[in-house]
Amino acid sequence: MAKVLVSDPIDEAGIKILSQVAQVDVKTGLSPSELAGIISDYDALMIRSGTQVTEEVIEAATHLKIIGRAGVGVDNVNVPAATRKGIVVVNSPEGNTIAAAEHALAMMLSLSRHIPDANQSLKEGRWDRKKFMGSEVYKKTLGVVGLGKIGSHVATVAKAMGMKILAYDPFISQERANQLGCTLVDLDLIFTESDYITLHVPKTKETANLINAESLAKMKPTARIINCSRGGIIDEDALYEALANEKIAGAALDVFATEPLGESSLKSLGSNVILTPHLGASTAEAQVNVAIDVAEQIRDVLLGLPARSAVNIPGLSPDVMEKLRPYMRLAETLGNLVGQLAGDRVESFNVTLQGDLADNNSQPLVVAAIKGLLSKALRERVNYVNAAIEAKERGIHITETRDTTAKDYSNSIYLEATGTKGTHSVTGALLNDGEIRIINLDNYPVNVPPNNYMLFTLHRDMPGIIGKIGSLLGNFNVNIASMQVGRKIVRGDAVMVLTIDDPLPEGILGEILKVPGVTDAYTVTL
Ligand SMILES: NC(=O)C1=CN([C@@H]2O[C@H](COP(=O)(O)OP(=O)(O)OC[C@H]3O[C@@H](n4cnc5c(N)ncnc54)[C@H](O)[C@@H]3O)[C@@H](O)[C@H]2O)C=CC1
Ligand SMILES: O=C(O)CCC(=O)C(=O)O
Repeated sequence: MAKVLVSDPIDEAGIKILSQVAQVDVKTGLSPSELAGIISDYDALMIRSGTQVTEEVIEAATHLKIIGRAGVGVDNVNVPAATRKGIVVVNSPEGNTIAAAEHALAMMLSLSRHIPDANQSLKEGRWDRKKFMGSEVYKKTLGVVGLGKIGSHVATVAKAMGMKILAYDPFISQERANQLGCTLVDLDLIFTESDYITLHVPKTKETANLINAESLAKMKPTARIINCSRGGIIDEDALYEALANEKIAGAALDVFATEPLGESSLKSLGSNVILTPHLGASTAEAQVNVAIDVAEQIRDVLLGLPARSAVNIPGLSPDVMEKLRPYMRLAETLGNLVGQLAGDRVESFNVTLQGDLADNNSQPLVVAAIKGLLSKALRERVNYVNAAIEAKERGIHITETRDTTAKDYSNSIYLEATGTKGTHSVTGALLNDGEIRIINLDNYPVNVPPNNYMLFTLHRDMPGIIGKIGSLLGNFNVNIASMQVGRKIVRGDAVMVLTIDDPLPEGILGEILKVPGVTDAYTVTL
């Protein structure tokens, strides 16, 4: 039975789903080296933001197939290392959207009305109605940085409260911003015009320290900033300086450069700062959503099914995947075949998807073809997750072509590879019953099913040549299962494809090459 390690607190609903297909161990609070020490026992790992899945952990993960992040941000997972190792990383892109957006809105209102400090003061025995004079958000300007799922919900609710919304997101269309009633502006205008700024971007090279001494200096003295996205997007030292010197009016932070937040000058500030311990996703509803979403994906991957929200392979809906599945097998088989024909050190590989396969949903077929191409060299080390990266690391130049015109078959895949044995090509299609047919080889029309052992010859189409090759194989006790000749013109160049029952014995290729008229011969094992 498969084994799943759950290394952060996850709702019971997720554990129940995992238990249907695996033994589930819950061990929380592990350091990266403790995790690295036990991870080789597990097929799947389910985490929230508390676990750091470092390169060291991934190195040690000899059986791991999937890492499931019960939440959005995967910045606590070394995704490139997981990808290189062929480990799928999945998340729950929408399960906690509302929770995080509502937390940001709660932070904004709490800052405006000093709710945390007023509550504290009253509980300490005071009734201070003067000290906690607030300000309204109505008619104020909210600058939203990152107009994705969470940012959009914040903008929608803030708009309903009568706020004017400015937004900065270089990847969002004007049309989407208009739908949300936001004005798209550049970042400088967000800084100079906003009364409140709320951050909803992922942590990337571009967003690290996006809010720094320079940007803080541009803000109004009455501005308040809210960060419920990721720590490290605000330079905490610069923020402390700006707050302590009243350059801005307030800040509410749910996330920190280092978590848990240890010693920090921010803790010494007064009611102008609200700090929460990464609670954005901490609602009962969100935790059920993300636990179910991610546990279902782990269950599916352990059962050999695709994941719907993989961050390192294209995610596909189950019905699209159902349609593509037989073609994945076709693409992989053809990739394996053409890879062996082209020989070692493949430099270039072209994948042409023809007919209905030429639509945008068929990207996984390209990956499957690359996986097939590399399978001789990498065996089980190559999979759908790491195939493209392995090809890139080997310097193979991959090109993709899409051709909507159906040829003899409504859907077919053409592959061409160049390696130490020159340039070779193969085209394949599926019959109605799903059986694979090789329909073209090195531009010669053929019609053969692939077989474990295959022999190909290039020769002059002339009387007697097929008989000679047949007798040679007979002399070596090789049983021929099928034989096909493909030629473009009578007595011109031709290709012969033989499927045979056993591996070709040593020495026979040399004998075949001695047959007059044979120009090349090679074997393939699928
Ligand atoms: N505090 C918490 O507990 C939670 C935090 N989060 C964090 O919130 C953030 C946003 O999450 P979602 O809205 O679900 O993600 P999303 O992917 O839907 O939206 C992110 C938006 O940021 C934009 N963006 C990317 N780079 C940008 C840049 N350099 N400048 C401006 N915009 C940029 C993208 O175009 C996208 O529209 C993530 O970092 C996520 O990890 C999410 C859930 C809970
Ligand atoms: O797991 C959590 O509570 C944090 C959620 C979060 O930060 C995210 O989903 O990106």
